[in-house]
Amino acid sequence: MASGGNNENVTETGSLSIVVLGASGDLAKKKTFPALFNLYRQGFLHPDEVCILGYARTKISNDELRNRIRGYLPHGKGASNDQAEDVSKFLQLIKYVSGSYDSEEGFRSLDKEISAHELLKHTAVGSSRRLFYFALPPSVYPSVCKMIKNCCMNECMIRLHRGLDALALWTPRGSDIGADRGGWTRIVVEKPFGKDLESAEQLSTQIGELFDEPQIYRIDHYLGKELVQNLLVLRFANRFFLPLWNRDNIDNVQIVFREDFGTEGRGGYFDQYGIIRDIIQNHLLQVLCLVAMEKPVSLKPEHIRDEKVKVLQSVIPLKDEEVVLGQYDGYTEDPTVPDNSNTPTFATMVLRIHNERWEGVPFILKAGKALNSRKAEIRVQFKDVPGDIFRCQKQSRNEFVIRLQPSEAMYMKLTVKQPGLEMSTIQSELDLSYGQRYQGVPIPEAYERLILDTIRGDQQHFVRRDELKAAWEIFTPLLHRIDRGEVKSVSYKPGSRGPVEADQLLERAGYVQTHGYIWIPPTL
Ligand SMILES: NC(=O)C1=CN([C@@H]2O[C@H](COP(=O)(O)OP(=O)(O)OC[C@H]3O[C@@H](n4cnc5c(N)ncnc54)[C@H](OP(=O)(O)O)[C@@H]3O)[C@@H](O)[C@H]2O)C=CC1
Ligand SMILES: O=C1O[C@H](COP(=O)(O)O)[C@@H](O)[C@H](O)[C@H]1O
Repeated sequence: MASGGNNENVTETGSLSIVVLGASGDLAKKKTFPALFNLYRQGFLHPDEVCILGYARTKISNDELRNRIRGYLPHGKGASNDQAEDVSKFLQLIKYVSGSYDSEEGFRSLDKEISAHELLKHTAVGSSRRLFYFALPPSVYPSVCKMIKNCCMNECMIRLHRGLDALALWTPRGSDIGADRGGWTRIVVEKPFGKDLESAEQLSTQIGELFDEPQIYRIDHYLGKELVQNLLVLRFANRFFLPLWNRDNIDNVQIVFREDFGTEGRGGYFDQYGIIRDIIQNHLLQVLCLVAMEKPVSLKPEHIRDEKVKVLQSVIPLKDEEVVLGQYDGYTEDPTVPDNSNTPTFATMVLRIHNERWEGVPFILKAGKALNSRKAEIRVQFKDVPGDIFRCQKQSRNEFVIRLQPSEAMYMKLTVKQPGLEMSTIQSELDLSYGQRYQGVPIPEAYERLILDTIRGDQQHFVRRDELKAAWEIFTPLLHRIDRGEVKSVSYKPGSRGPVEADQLLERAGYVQTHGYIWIPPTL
């Protein structure tokens, strides 16, 4: 099979074709094309090498696709002339091919476009690079994989066009012959990857029959966020944390995702999945792995992913009394959502990791839509200090908070002496707010970084098949019970903190809220 692997020793040059499948859709216009634009603007996509092809069923012209995308690129009011020029040049790299997802005709046309580009760029045999980004509903993944495998792998067409040696003529599509010359075919697949353990495994098997694991990039955009990428550095490059990061010192860990808007136009999709499949099973669980895993042997993708899998396999089954589900009032008013839907738009649950480091430490995962704020953070709460000698005020607990978004920051909540003549204590913080500390340093978008990784062949920040399986194993029993209506969602008001039962669960799990203190991101 073709190499998708990490070509550490190969300087990759030559044509690069990036195909966005589902180019007419929401993700493509909002995230994929803007990420490609940013890469282009920073010089990671060279105009003399790259072509970008949109593919979908919708019948539109090249210009119609370009105009759809244009509005999502930074070229409006306030953009400089240079930026506007960049936008125009970038859009000219994009072409559109229309076709279905299950017939060869469209994919043959696609292959023709890619091959023409490769020919134009005088691509050396074996060095063409083809990246297929699935901005598509997962239901069509298997047929699309089959079509790519049958019609669009790198290598063969170029050889035929050039009438190269006899070997070339019988080289099967997807053969390994180009691997040592930097050529490859890779696919990037979006979440949700399956709906439960069985469907995910079935999908993995279907795709696995066509592509090798090094060719498959299961994207989870939370792994591309700056502070998520910082987690391993923080944990393993700082002496501070090494002795503290365990059950002896940490009382509980919260990983929280909050959105201050509802399902907004995506109700039909969301209702089939719910908040656990949409956010917790993937984004929050990935973050949990990085918080809880042991130090990997090295930064090689396989070493990191080996450690993540061990964490997932150590999670013990969820207990009903440690799960709270919610649905915001008005959710079912969306015409695409059934009136009697039990789909949770909010969930808080306690995961427990049965290993030497974490036995007894609750990992509280919380995610909700239509809440009172938008943020994502990791909150590590330490145990009480033994033997409190500061009688004047009850000690609050130390917390280490990593704010993923908005306003990336990490801060340590700690107790200090209140400045002044009295010996009293007060909560304060050591604060590393990125906006202040790294002024003028742009933080890349998650998708931008991850797409660059796929081009470079680095799978460190992508989900491996066994990781995915272990993740589904944790949630599938609960999800099936929710689907059967055996576990109910309680209602909560849009714009609130979510169900009060969730706060009660947090308290039962051991979280102690610090009253009268709130961290305010510093302003410049
Ligand atoms: N939108 C987002 O914010 C996020 C999306 N994702 C994931 O990315 C993928 C794409 O998402 P998104 O762009 O929102 O999806 P869309 O619903 O916009 O679908 C993308 C394109 O796929 C085609 N399509 C839609 N439904 C079907 C169908 N039933 N059968 C065949 N083709 C269909 C349509 O193109 P056409 O009809 O022209 O062929 C559509 O333009 C999904 O897996 C989603 O879960 C992940 C994270 C965030
Ligand atoms: O994957 C998804 O993520 C978004 C939230 O992403 P963020 O980077 O803005 O935090 C969420 O709105 C969407 O429902 C979900 O599918």
